[in-house]
Amino acid sequence: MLKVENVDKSYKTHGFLKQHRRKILTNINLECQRGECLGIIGESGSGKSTLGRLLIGIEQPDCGVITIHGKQIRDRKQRKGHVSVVFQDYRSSINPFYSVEKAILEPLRDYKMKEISDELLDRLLLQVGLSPDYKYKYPYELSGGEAQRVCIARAIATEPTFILLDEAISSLDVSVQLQILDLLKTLKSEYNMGYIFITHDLQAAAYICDRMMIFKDGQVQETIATKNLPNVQSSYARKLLQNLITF
Ligand SMILES: Nc1ncnc2c1ncn2[C@@H]1O[C@H](COP(=O)(O)OP(=O)(O)OP(=O)(O)O)[C@@H](O)[C@H]1O
Repeated sequence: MLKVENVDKSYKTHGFLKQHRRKILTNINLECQRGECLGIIGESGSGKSTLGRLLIGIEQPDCGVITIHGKQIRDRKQRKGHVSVVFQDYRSSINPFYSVEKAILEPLRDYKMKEISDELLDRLLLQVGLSPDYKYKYPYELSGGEAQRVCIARAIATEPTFILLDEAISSLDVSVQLQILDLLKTLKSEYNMGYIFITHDLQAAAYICDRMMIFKDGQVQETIATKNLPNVQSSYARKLLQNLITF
């Protein structure tokens, strides 16, 4: 289980005469189980990606604790192999000088896996809907949807227990978005992974998430099961809902 308890985060800002700290996240609490997709929904600047960076341990909270299976996520050894991430910007996520093969196998380089076989690579490619021939391609030869599939293959290569998906479909066109959402759903059940799905797109969240955390100004307004979405209580969540068109 991924667990966040009483987390605050602020950043330094440089004022005219002195430094201040600007609070970005206030008293965040959440839990996500394996096999579950938890959406973090909120408008631009509300702190979603900041929370995402804390969840994968690349930044630390000012206070509070983030654990995975009871172990502190800030400890690299504890999170290694457990948490992967797929970002919005699939193009800059892949080193342009890396072949698809090298990009997908990159997270496995720490593992003593001389035995990383062509078979594993081909399986990963097939699982994300790409033919094994793609391993010889370079990022500039891929469409946006194909590049994001490569990023997803890289994310699942270590068989993580959780994947952070930070606006992972936002740069794709609508039909490709739906294909990627369906792919993510399939992989989630195959690998029994948990997803944290960060988005400002309530429609996409309603399609893939089991629960949603509605986020505003760095604070949780409400957490609700997707099936109960019509019963949201907070006025902000109600406003968001007015824009929802069911798939
Ligand atoms: N490293 C940083 N130093 C200072 N301020 C930061 C830093 N990272 C983020 N911020 C500020 O924190 C606020 C929240 O940013 P964040 O990217 O987390 O929001 P978001 O909800 O993910 O927005 P978007 O949907 O546009 O990506 C913004 O005002 C941003 O300028």
